[in-house]
Amino acid sequence: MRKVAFIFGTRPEAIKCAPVINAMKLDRRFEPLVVSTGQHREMLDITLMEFSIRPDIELNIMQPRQTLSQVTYRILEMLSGQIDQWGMDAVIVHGDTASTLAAALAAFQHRIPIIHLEAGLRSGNIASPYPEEANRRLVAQIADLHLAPTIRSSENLVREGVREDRVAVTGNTVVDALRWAAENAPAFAEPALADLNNDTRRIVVASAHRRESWGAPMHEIARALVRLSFQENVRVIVPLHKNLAVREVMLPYLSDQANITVVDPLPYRNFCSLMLRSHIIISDSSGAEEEGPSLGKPTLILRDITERPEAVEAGTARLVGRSTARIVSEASRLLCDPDEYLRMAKPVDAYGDGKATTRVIDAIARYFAAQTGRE
Ligand SMILES: CC(=O)N[C@H]1[C@@H](OP(=O)(O)OP(=O)(O)OC[C@H]2O[C@@H](n3ccc(=O)[nH]c3=O)[C@H](O)[C@@H]2O)O[C@H](CO)[C@@H](O)[C@@H]1O
Repeated sequence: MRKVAFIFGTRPEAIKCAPVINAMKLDRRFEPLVVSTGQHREMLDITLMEFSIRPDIELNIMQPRQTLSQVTYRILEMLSGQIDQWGMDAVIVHGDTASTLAAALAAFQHRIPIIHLEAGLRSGNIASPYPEEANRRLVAQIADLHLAPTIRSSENLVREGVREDRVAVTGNTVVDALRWAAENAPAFAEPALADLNNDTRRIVVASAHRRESWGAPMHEIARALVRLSFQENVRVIVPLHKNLAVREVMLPYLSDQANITVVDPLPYRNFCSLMLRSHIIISDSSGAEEEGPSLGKPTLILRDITERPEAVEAGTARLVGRSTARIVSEASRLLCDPDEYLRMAKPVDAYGDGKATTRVIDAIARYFAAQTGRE
C-alpha cells in the first residue's frame, strides 16, 4: 500500500484532483491523504464537499489580501513542520498555483518524491500567465513523475530535458470531473437563476479573475459585457469571483443592468449546468478554456496567449484579448452569424476522453513498481 499526499489549495486543483482522490480511496494499492492549504478557503470547501472529500489536514494559511510570497512561505513553513511525520511515499501536486510550488518545494526539501499532475503546460512566456508559468516550470525541475494531459504537454517536458520514462500522457482529469458533473447536473437552485429554464434569451456565461486581467483590462472586460447585454435577445450571466480585485471593478458596471445577472461563484455542478445551458462562454479562466470546448460551447478566451492551445487549434475556442472593442466584435459575430456559430459549436476531446483518472493511477502504480522492481 502506497501512501500519497495530495496537497492543494484552490478550487480548480480540487476539481481536477477529486476524481483521482476518489478513485484512489477505492484502490487497495493506495492510501491517499488530502491536505488543504486553504489558499481559496471558501470556494475550495464548497467544491470538496460536492465531491464528498474532507481534507485530512487543513493548513489554513488564508489571510485577507495576502501576497504571493506570504502564501508561499506560510505553506512551506507549515509543511516543513509536519510533512515528515506523515510518512508519505510521494506528494502529489497539481498544475501551477502557489500551493503547487510551495508543496513541491517542501516535498523536495524533505526528500519525498513529487508527482506532478497536469504537467508540461507552457505558454512560452515566463511572465504570462503570472506567476503560473514560472510555478509549473519550477515544479518540472524537481518532480519525479510528470503526468501530462496532452501529447503537446508531454513534448514540452521532453524538450526541456525531462526523462521520457518519467512522463506519461494521461488526458486531463477535468474532463472526468466535467462528465460526472454533467451527468449529475442539478436544476438552477439560486433564486437569481430560477427563471433560466423558461428564459428564451441567448445565455452568455462570462467570468474574469486572473491576475493579468486586474486593473485596466478588467474595466475593458466589464464594459464589453455591458455592451453585449444591450444586444437583442441576450442575457449575460456572471458568476463573480470572490477576489476583491475583481468585485470592486466589476460590480459598479454590472449591477442593476436589465440583461445581466451577477451571482456568487456557483458550486461546480451548478456551474456545469450553467455552461450546458449557455450559448457562448466568455472567460479568462483556464477551466473554461478546457470545459467550454469539451461541451461544444464556443468559447472566447480573454487572453492573448494560452498554454492550452489545443481547443483553439480545433476551432471551438478563440483568443480574443481583453479590449472592449475586440470582445464585442468577436462575440457579436457569434451572436449574429449562425454559420460562424455552428462552425465553432463543436465538442472537442482535445483535453481528454473522460478516462484520465485510470491512466493517472496506472502511471503512478507503474512509477512505484519501477522504484522497487515489482508491481
Ligand atoms: C489565475 C489562476 O489561478 N489560474 C489557474 C487556475 O485556473 P482557473 O482560471 O481555471 O481557475 P478558476 O478559479 O476559474 O477555476 C476554474 C474551475 O472552477 C469552476 N467554476 C467556475 C465558476 C464557478 O462559479 N464555479 C465553478 O465551480 C470551473 O468549472 C473550473 O473547473 O487553475 C488552473 C488549473 O486548472 C491553472 O492552470 C491556472 O493557472
